[in-house]
Amino acid sequence: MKKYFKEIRFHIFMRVLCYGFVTLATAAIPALQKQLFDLILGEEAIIDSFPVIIVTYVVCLLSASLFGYLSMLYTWKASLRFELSLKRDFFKSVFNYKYEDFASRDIGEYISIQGNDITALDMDYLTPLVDIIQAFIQILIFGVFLFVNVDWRISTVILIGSILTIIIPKVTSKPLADKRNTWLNQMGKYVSRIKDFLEGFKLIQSRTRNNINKEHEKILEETKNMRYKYGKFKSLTFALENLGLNIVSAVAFIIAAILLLNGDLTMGSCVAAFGYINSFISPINDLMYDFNSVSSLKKTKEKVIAYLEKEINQDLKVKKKFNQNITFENISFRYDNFSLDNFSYEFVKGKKYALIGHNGSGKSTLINGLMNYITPISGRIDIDGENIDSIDTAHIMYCLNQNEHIFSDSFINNATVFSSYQESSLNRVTDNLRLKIIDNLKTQDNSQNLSGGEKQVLSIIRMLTSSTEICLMDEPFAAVDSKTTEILENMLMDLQDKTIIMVTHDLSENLAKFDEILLMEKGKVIGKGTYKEISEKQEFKKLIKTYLH
Ligand SMILES: Nc1ncnc2c1ncn2[C@@H]1O[C@H](COP(=O)(O)OP(=O)(O)OP(=O)(O)O)[C@@H](O)[C@H]1O
Repeated sequence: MKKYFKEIRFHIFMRVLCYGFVTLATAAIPALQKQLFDLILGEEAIIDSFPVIIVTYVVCLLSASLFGYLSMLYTWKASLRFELSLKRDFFKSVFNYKYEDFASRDIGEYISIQGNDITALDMDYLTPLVDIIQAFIQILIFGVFLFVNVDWRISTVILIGSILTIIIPKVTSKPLADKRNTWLNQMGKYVSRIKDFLEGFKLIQSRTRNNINKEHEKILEETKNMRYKYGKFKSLTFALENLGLNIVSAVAFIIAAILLLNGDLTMGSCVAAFGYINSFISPINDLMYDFNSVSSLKKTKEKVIAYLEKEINQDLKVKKKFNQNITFENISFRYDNFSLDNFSYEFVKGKKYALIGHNGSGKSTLINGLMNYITPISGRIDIDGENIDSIDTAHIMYCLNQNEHIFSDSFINNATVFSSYQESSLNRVTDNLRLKIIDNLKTQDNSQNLSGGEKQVLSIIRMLTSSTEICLMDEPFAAVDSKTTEILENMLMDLQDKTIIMVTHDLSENLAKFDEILLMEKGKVIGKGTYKEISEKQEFKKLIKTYLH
C-alpha cells in the first residue's frame, strides 16, 4: 500500500497544508469574538481596534473558504489517483494469474473487488487516514488557542474528557471491522449471483421468472441484512462517540456558566470558550470516526493487497519455436469424481491428432493439462524436452476452447485480440480461406451478435492469425455447418508445419484425415492408431453404436 501513498504524497501534503490554513483561520474567529466582546464590555472601549477586528474576521472567513476549496480539490485529486492506480494494478495483477488460480474464484468476486472493495479503500481508508492527520493538526491548533484564550479549568476539562472518549473506538473497532468484512464478502457473492442470472437471461421467461426472482430476492435480502448489521453497529459506535463528547461539552458548559456567575470569567472568554468547545470537540469526533473507519478496512486492505501481491512466475522462458515433440510422461490428473492416471504419449511436430471418446472421458483434461490450465498430481509434460512449467508457450501454442470467448467488439479486434496478433497475418488467413461467411463476420460491429457457427469460424480465424505452430482445438466445429467444416478441416490438415490436436465427436470417415487417433474412456486411452487401425477396434465400434442410439 506504501507505493500508492507515495504516488499521492504531494496531493496529501497540499491537502493537509490547505486544511491547516482553514483551521488557523477558523481558530482565530472565537479569539476575535472574545476581543470584540471584551472591548465592548470593557471599561474603555477602544474604537480604533474595531475596524482591525472586523477586517481580520472577514479575512479569516474568506481564507477559510478559499483554503477549504483547495483542500477539497486536492482530496479529490488524491482519491482519484489512488483509486486509479489500485484498479489498474489489480487488473494487471489478475491478468498475470495462472489460469488455475484465476479460476479458483468466481468472476463476480473480481468484479466486486474492483467495484466495491477498492472504492471502499479510497473512501473509508485513504480519506480517513489523511483526515486523522488533519484532525491532529486541528486539535493542536485549537488546543493552543483554547489554552491561550479560554480559562485553564475549562480547557483542562475539555482536554481530559476528549482523551477519555478516544477509548470508545478502541473497543468498537474490531467488531465493526468484522461486520464490514462480512458485508463486503457477501457483496462479492451477490455480484457473482447477479452475473450468473444475467448471463442466463434467455432462461428467464414467464414460467421461470418468479422462481429466479425469488432466488434473487433471497440473496438480496441476505446482503441487505448483512449491510444493516454493519450499519446498525456503526450507528451505535457513532452514537456512543457522540454521547461521550456531548458529556464533555456539557461539563465544560456548566463550568463556564459557574465561572461566569462567580465573575471569574469575562464575557469575551465565555463566548470564546463556547466557540472552542465545539471546534475542539469536532476534530476529536472526526478522529474517532476515522480510527474506526481505518481499522474496519484493515481486512479489506489485506485482501486487496493479497490479490495485488500474488506471486507470479514472471521468469518463464519465452519459447518462440517448436522443434520436435510434446511428451506426456506418466501424467495424472484428479478431480473429485474423475481421474486420469499415468498417461504417457508423444505428439510429434507436424502431425495431426484426434482425441475421441464419450462425454467426460478426459479429452479436454488432456488439452487443459498441456495448456497448463490445470496442474497434474504427478508426471510431467514437456515441449521439446522443456517442462511446460518453465516456459511461456504463447508464441508456439494456441488453445481454441469449447466455448471460446468472443469480445463484445469488432471482427478485427476479436481476430487480432486488440492488435496483439498482426493484421497482415489476419489478412493472409482470410485471403487463403476465401469463405463467404467471412464477409458477414466483418460487417458485424459487435461480434457477440454473430451466430454460434459464425463465432466458431471467427475463433478458428483468431487461432490461425496467432500463427502458432501447435494448435489445440476442443470441438472447434460443433456448431459449424458441414460444408464450412469440410473446407476448414481440409485447410487445417494441409498445413504441414502445424501440429494439431483436436477433440472431436465426428466419428465419420473424416477421422481418416488425422495421422493418429486416441480413443479415450473414463480417463484412459483405450485405443490408438490410424483411422484404419482404430476403426477395426471393438471399442471404436462400440463407441459408434452408442453415438447412433
Ligand atoms: N474443474 C473441474 N472440477 C471438477 N471436475 C471436473 C473439472 N473439470 C472437469 N471435470 C470432470 O472431469 C471429467 C472429464 O472432463 P473432460 O472435460 O476432460 O471431459 P471430455 O472428455 O472433454 O468431455 P466432453 O466430450 O463432454 O467435452 C468430467 O467428469 C468432468 O465433470
